[in-house]
Formats: sequence, C-alpha cells, structure tokens
Amino acid sequence: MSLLIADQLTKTYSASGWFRSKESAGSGVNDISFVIEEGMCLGILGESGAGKSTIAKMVLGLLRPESGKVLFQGVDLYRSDRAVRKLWRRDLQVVFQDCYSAVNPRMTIRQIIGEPLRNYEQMSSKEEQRIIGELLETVGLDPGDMRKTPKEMSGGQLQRVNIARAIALKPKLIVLDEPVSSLDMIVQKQILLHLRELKEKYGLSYLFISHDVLAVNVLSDQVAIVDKGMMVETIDTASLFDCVHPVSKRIVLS
Ligand SMILES: Nc1ncnc2c1ncn2[C@@H]1O[C@H](COP(=O)(O)OP(=O)(O)OP(=O)(O)O)[C@@H](O)[C@H]1O
Repeated sequence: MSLLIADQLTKTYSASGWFRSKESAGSGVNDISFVIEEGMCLGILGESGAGKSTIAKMVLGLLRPESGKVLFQGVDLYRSDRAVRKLWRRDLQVVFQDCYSAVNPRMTIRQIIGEPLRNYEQMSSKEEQRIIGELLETVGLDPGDMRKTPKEMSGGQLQRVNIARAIALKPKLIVLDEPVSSLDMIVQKQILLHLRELKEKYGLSYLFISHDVLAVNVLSDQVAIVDKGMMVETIDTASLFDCVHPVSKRIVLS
C-alpha cells in the first residue's frame, strides 16, 4: 500500500474585496495527483506562486480541497473522524521554512521538542529528558542545548530543533515546506545532507517543497514540477536534467 496518495486535488482561491486582482482571481491548484511510497522523498519543485504551499496544506489536513482526495496509509484524510485524524497527525509531521515562527520563543528547547512526546506518549520526566537528549544528538546538536531558548540558537540550529521535534514520534512522513530556504548556503547543504541521512537511517518519507533545483536534487528520489497550479512533469531525480517539458526545462535548467 502506498503511504500517501494525492488524487486529483483541486483548490481555487476566490480573491475578494480590496485584494481582488487579475493575478489572484481563480488562482490555486488544479488536478494535482502524486504518490509517495514508504522511504521515498518526492520533491515538489516550482517557482513562487506555482501552488507548492497549497499542495502542502492540503496534504497536512489544513486546507480542504474542493475536489479530489488525500489518502494517508489508506485513510481518506478529509472523510475521517477526529480520533483517526489525531492518530494520523502523529505519523505525519511538518517542518516549515521560518524556523523562528515555528516555535514559541518563551519555551526552552526541551519544552519545544518535548511537546509532541507529552501529547502522545506517557513517560516520566527523566525518560523524556533522555529521549530529548538523544534527539538533539541525532540532529547534530548538543544535549545540553535543551536548556537554551530559541533566541540563543542560530537559524540553522533552530531548524535542527524543528527537525528533532518532527522526528520525535517516529513519523512515517514529514512535509518539508522550504525547510532550508532562509538559511545560508553552507548550512542549507549540511541540513539537507542530514535530512538525507535521517531518511536512510529511519526509513522516513518526505514531501519536500522547494523552489531550488539543487536542493531538490540532493534530497528527492522523484521530482514533480508544478507551474501555475498544474503538475507539468514527474521525473526521477537521476533524470531531472533530462526533463522534456518546456516549463520543466525553464525551471530546471535556468
Ligand atoms: N489564501 C489565499 N487567497 C487567495 N489566493 C491565494 C491564497 N493562497 C495562495 N493564493 C494564490 O494561489 C497561488 C498559489 O499559491 P501558493 O502559496 O500555493 O504558491 P507557492 O508555490 O507556495 O508560492 P511561494 O513559493 O511564493 O510560497 C498563488 O497565485 C497565490 O497568490
């Protein structure tokens, strides 16, 4: 059974009032379909406004499609009850682009990473501390960092904290929504390679949203290229630079 199936997802935004413009009226995504198998990373590659975040939100259960469905582990996300969705939430995590707004600045790193553990697991404070220490080591940080607050971390370190929080419950799939775009090139590469290692070590699957061909090339097994809300081509990453669709060529080879 495939881990995630997105089947003909369509969402149209209706711009209104002061914000109505030719560009935004009728925008969104149309007839988006893809499959993610266990242990696989699918990259969604497209320029700004192509519809990448809309796709991510629909997969995460945050935006109901007008038509089409999202099946996660065989369960139809938008037709399941709250209890099923809570279980489903555990296996499907997310890392957003803006590492600072993804965390509560008043919490310590221990509280941030411990949040999903407290929501889903019952464990002693000592056990929680041990697991958080291990998670910090797994993402290349020092266990002593758990006493820090977000403002004492660099952007790259804080994004590693967000990754530690995302893997805390050993999810099946992580949606990575431009996870390295706000970091400098060297840190971007370190984190992408680290995500690749984690994927191989724990058999994780990723939906990797990006506008960056090189980043997609590092992490993805397959790439779906989106443009103006449509999926124009899906291609194995090994053949990415041999893409055939004119839009893919423009995006990949520019
Ligand atoms: N809430 C909204 N209301 C109206 N239009 C929207 C809304 N959200 C997105 N859009 C429009 O839908 C299209 C797709 O937006 P989306 O944010 O999914 O693109 P994106 O590829 O993620 O872009 P970026 O890389 O700039 O974040 C764009 O034309 C955008 O203006």
